[in-house]
Formats: sequence, C-alpha cells, structure tokens
Amino acid sequence: MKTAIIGAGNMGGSIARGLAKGTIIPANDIIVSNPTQSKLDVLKAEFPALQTTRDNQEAVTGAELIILAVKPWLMKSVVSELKLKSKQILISVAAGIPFEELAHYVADKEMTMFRLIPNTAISEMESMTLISSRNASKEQEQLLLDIFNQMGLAMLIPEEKIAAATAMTSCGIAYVLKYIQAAMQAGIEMGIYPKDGMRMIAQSVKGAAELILNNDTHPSVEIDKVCTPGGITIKGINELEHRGFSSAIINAIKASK
Ligand SMILES: NC(=O)C1=CN([C@@H]2O[C@H](COP(=O)(O)OP(=O)(O)OC[C@H]3O[C@@H](n4cnc5c(N)ncnc54)[C@H](O)[C@@H]3O)[C@@H](O)[C@H]2O)C=CC1
Ligand SMILES: O=C(O)[C@@H]1CCC=N1
Repeated sequence: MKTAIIGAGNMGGSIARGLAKGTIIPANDIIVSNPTQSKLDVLKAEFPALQTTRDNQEAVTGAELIILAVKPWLMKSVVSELKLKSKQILISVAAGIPFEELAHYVADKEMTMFRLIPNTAISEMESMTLISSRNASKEQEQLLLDIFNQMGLAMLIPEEKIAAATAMTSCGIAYVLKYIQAAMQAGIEMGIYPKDGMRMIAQSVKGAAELILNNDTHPSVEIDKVCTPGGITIKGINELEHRGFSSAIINAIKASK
C-alpha cells in the first residue's frame, strides 16, 4: 500500500521510522517528502528501502494513504497545491485543524479523511495515537487502527474529543518528561548522578505505566500499595498535594486543549 508522508520533521520523521519498522506497509512502499534534503538523507541512511523526494506532488501521486505532517499553519498551502484523487485517504497530523477546515483545501469535500494525533514516542513504537475519521468505512478505520497499534496503542475517538485527548497524551508526554526532569533535579541535590537518576526515574515511570496497562487497575489502588501507614511515601504524597501537584497537572492539560 503506497504511503506518502509530507514533512519529515519530528512527527513525519518518527511516523516514517515507525511505519518502516512495522509489518503492514513495506518500507519500499513509503515515500517521504520534505523541502530540505538533509532530513531525507538521515531517514534514507537509517532505512535505505524508504523512498524520498523534495516534491510533494511526486510523493502523493499514486499513494493510497497520504499523511500530512507539516506545521498547522502550512497545512492550507501544502494541501491546496496537491492534485488529489477522490479515492486517496488523507491523514492529517496537524493539531487544532478540524475536518471542516481541511475539507476547504481539497477539491472533493467528501473524500475520506482521518485526523491522527500520535506522540513523539511513536519513534520507539510506544505512541498513544488518537484517530478520528470522516467519511471512512469500518475497514478503513480498522486499517488505521492496525497500522498505529503496531506503534503503541491507537484509539478511535470522535472528533469533538480530540483536542482534550491531545492535551492529555500528545502534550501529556512532555508533562511526564517534566516530572522525570524534576525528579532528576531532586536526585542531583541528594548526590545521585544525573545519568543514573535519569535511568532510575524513567524505569519507575515505565513501571507505573505497566502496572496500569497490564492490570487494568487504578492509580489510587497502586498508590495505596506503595504508601505504608506511618511510612515515607505518604509524606511525599501529602507534600505534593500541599503544593498543588494535582491542580497543576489539571490546569496544564486544560491549558493545552
Ligand atoms: N511534535 C509533536 O509532538 C506533535 C506534532 N503534531 C503535529 O505534527 C505536525 C508537524 O509537527 P512537527 O513534526 O513537530 O514539526 P517539524 O517542524 O518538526 O516538522 C515539519 C516538517 O515539515 C517540513 N516542511 C515545511 N514546509 C513543507 C512543505 N511545503 N512541504 C513538505 N514539508 C514541509 C519541514 O521542513 C519539517 O521537516 C504539526 O501539524 C503538529 O501539530 C501532532 C502531534 C504531536
Ligand atoms: O505543541 C504542539 O502544538 C504539538 C501538538 C501536540 C503536541 N505537540
């Protein structure tokens, strides 16, 4: 299934890497387009079977799936310049651009479109990927779920929920990284070398996530298991609450919506 990726930046490049590592679309069916050659050269060096071009139209001609991974403010000019066929499937990664707006940029307003919001862990095949569809069949929705479930966890959600879910997951990965950074700072003050601390905290975060994902449990249940009555963890938990930790996270996610 020929797949074009327009834009080889953080997202487009990561999606290209994830797709090339996956089994659903062979690497030689993927063509990536970007105005600067250097990003394409890096991709090509990693995955020699990938095709690359600096010409967006060359990339989309004959492609069944077209993944648009340019900045939101470039979407209008990039999409409007493409000569698209009705049967092609357009997949926009741009945060904050609704289907209604995307439809203005294409000739066939009824063409099948998806909005796709991964996070940067897609390069590690560990993305949380949100998918919304417009004029798509059940088979097309399943195809997208199958492709992106290979790169982590993919979920189909209605478009009206995508902004909130983007703030929680795609922006949210940055908040989790911020926690890792802060915990490292605490460790450094207490004499733990940053590199050691980084691995310690990253594994702890991964472990917390695995507890939730593997056991379908709830954070409260898992926190309760850690907090020995009269022990040391509850002192930290109470300090977090005194300092407004939950409130800060809630406000950060709402601010990103
Ligand atoms: N960075 C992230 O974590 C996420 C980004 N997104 C969305 O992904 C899109 C891309 O964001 P990033 O990858 O972060 O930006 P980026 O700046 O890293 O990548 C954009 C790429 O598009 C290329 N480009 C510029 N003009 C072009 C043109 N006319 N034709 C083809 N390519 C062109 C640039 O050279 C660059 O390589 C945005 O719309 C953003 O909202 C969505 C979810 C997460
Ligand atoms: O910050 C942004 O606008 C992009 C979209 C979601 C994550 N990064």
